Amino acid sequence: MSEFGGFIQDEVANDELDRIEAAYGPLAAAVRELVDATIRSTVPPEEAALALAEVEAVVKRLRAQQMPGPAGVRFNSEGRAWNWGNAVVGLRNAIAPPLEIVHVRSGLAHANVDLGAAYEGPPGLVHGGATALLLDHIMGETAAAAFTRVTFTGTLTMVYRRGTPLGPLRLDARIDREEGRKVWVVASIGDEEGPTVEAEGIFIIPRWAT
Ligand SMILES: CCCCCCCCCCCC(=O)SCCNC(=O)CCNC(=O)[C@H](O)C(C)(C)COP(=O)(O)OP(=O)(O)OC[C@H]1O[C@@H](n2cnc3c(N)ncnc32)[C@H](O)[C@@H]1OP(=O)(O)O
Repeated sequence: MSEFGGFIQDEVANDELDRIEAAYGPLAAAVRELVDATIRSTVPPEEAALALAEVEAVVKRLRAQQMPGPAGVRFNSEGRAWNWGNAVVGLRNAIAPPLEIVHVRSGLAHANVDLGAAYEGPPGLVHGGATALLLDHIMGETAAAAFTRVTFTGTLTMVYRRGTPLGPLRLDARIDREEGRKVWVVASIGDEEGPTVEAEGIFIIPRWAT
């Protein structure tokens, strides 16, 4: 294994990655269900205590073999990249919705997502930090121009026009302009009635990546 600016070259073959993803993807999806079930359960405390013992047993099983730190962003020489732990798109991260981003072309992307009880801020509405998180990520991927370059968020501005309801939502992002190592991206998240949050960000191609 070797590392470039935190990106790890890891020669796991594609068919092995498929096998791992086929097992861990559904596991993460089940943990997402667990999160939602924990928030919304109305079973008596005695029943919750039994569930706790079962969850602790599962944690113990998974802790039997662990990587030393976070999952990182990895790639192999077969041209595949994976970032299973990413907070927004990570296949193995139950905290991630996960967002499935469609890159229509370089610099233009959208995504549909359904946010449930785990993303609540004000009653019935998505937490403002959660909308910012999702927007930051889709904007970052958009700035990266179909993964041909590395970009980091420099400045992010959010305008919250109205509350974002929990439920089905759509995100849109596009590159507005570029100047040297700076890429301006505009984006929004919203429901069927239109945008609820609009964002503008300056994404920087770091000096070390040029
Ligand atoms: C499967 C694979 C998936 C991989 C894809 C994953 C996508 C992830 C998407 C999520 C995005 C994130 O959350 S990224 C994580 C959050 N962001 C960070 O942690 C960034 C922390 N900050 C930094 O690392 C650094 O400060 C940088 C990279 C932003 C800039 O450092 P630098 O490269 O040394 O920049 P520097 O030479 O000083 O400046 C270059 C130009 O940018 C301007 N500039 C510098 N900083 C800023 C700034 N914060 N806001 C605005 N503009 C700035 C300067 O004025 C200058 O303009 P001029 O003089 O040229 O006009």
